[in-house]
Amino acid sequence: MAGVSHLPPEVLLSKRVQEMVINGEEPPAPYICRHVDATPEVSAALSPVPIIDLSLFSSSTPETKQKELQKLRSALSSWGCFQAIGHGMSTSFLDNIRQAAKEYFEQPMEEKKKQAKGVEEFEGYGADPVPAEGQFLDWSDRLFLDVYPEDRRKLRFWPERPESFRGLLEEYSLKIKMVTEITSKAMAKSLNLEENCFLTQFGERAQYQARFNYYARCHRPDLVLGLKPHSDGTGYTIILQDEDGLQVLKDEQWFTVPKISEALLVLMGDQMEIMTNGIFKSPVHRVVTSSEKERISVIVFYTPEVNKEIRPEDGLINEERPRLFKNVKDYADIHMEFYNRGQRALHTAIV
Ligand SMILES: O=C(O)CCC(=O)C(=O)O
Ligand SMILES: [Fe+2]
Repeated sequence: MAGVSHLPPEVLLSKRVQEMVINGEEPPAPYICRHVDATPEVSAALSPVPIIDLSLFSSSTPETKQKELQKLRSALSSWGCFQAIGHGMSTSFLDNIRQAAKEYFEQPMEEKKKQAKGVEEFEGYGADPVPAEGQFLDWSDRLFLDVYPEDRRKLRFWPERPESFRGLLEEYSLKIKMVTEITSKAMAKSLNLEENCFLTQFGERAQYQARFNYYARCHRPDLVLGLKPHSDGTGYTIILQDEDGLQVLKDEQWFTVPKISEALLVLMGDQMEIMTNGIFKSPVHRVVTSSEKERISVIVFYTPEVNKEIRPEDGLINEERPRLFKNVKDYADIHMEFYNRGQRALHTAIV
C-alpha cells in the first residue's frame, strides 16, 4: 500500500485511523511514540482497582454507609478512581450504549463524515486538534458532543444513525447526571463536608460532554498508543468501556482497568484535586492499542460551569494541610493548552 508517513500531522488528522486500518496502511511516523516507557504494566486480572457500590450510600445501615464512604475516600486518595456499581443502570442498558457506539463506528465513512469536525475544532467526529510539534498522535477516532447544559447542544453533530443513538444518549446522560449527584454528595460526606458543597462548586450549568472513542486494531501495540498519557481537566470523568485497554498510573506502574460489564469507571480530574485541596488525586492514565481487538469507550466529562470560579473547600484547609491551590476559573482551557504539549497543567493552580 502507498505509505503515508511523509504526511504532516494536520493532514493525517483530517483522515480517520479507521480508514488507515481499512486501507491496510502501517501507522505513519507521527503515531509512533518516540520514547521507550519502561514503566511496568499490571494486567487487568491483577489490577486491584477499587469497586464502590453507590447504592449503599442511600439504602443501607449507617455502619455500612460509613464503611463505604471510607472506602470511597481511600480509593480517591490513592487511586483517584473507582469502578462504580449499584449506579441504577442495568447491564443490558449499558450494553445497549456500547452497542449503539459500536454500530455508529461500524457505519461507512460517508455516514460518519456527516458529523465531521474541523481539524482544530472539538465537537463532532474526528480526532483531537493538532498537537504541539514533537507530540505523537493518538491511534483513535472519536465523536465529541456537548450534552448539558441543553442549550449548548449542537444537534447537527448528533448522529441520526443508528436510529437508537440520540434517544440512548439522552437517556444515558440523564442517568449519568443522577450518578454525578450521588457521587458528588458521597465524596463530600466522605471528607466530612456539607453534602452539596461540590455540587454547588460545579454550578447549575455544570457541563456534561460525551466522547465516543474508537480505538482501531493496531499492528504495532508496542509502538503506538490509543491515547497518550494525561490527566483529565474535568471535575471528574465517567468511563464505560467494552474491552480492556485503559491504564492508570499508580506507584510507578500502569494498572490496566478491568472491564466489568456492570461497572462505570469514575476517574478524578484535576479540578476535583483542586477542590479537595489535593486529597483526591487526578491520576495520569492512557489507552494502549491491541493487535487483536478494537475497543470502544463512552466517556462523560463532568466539568464546572463556564466562567465559574472553583476553590479548595474551606473545610479541607488547616494547619496540617495548608491551602495548596488558588481559586481557578475555566481551568479546562488551561489544561487543554498544556495537554497539547503533552504536559500537565495542575502546577499552574498551585498557590
Ligand atoms: O477511552 C478510555 O477509556 C479513556 C479515555 C480518556 O482518558 C479520555 O478521553 O480522557
Ligand atoms: Fe482521560
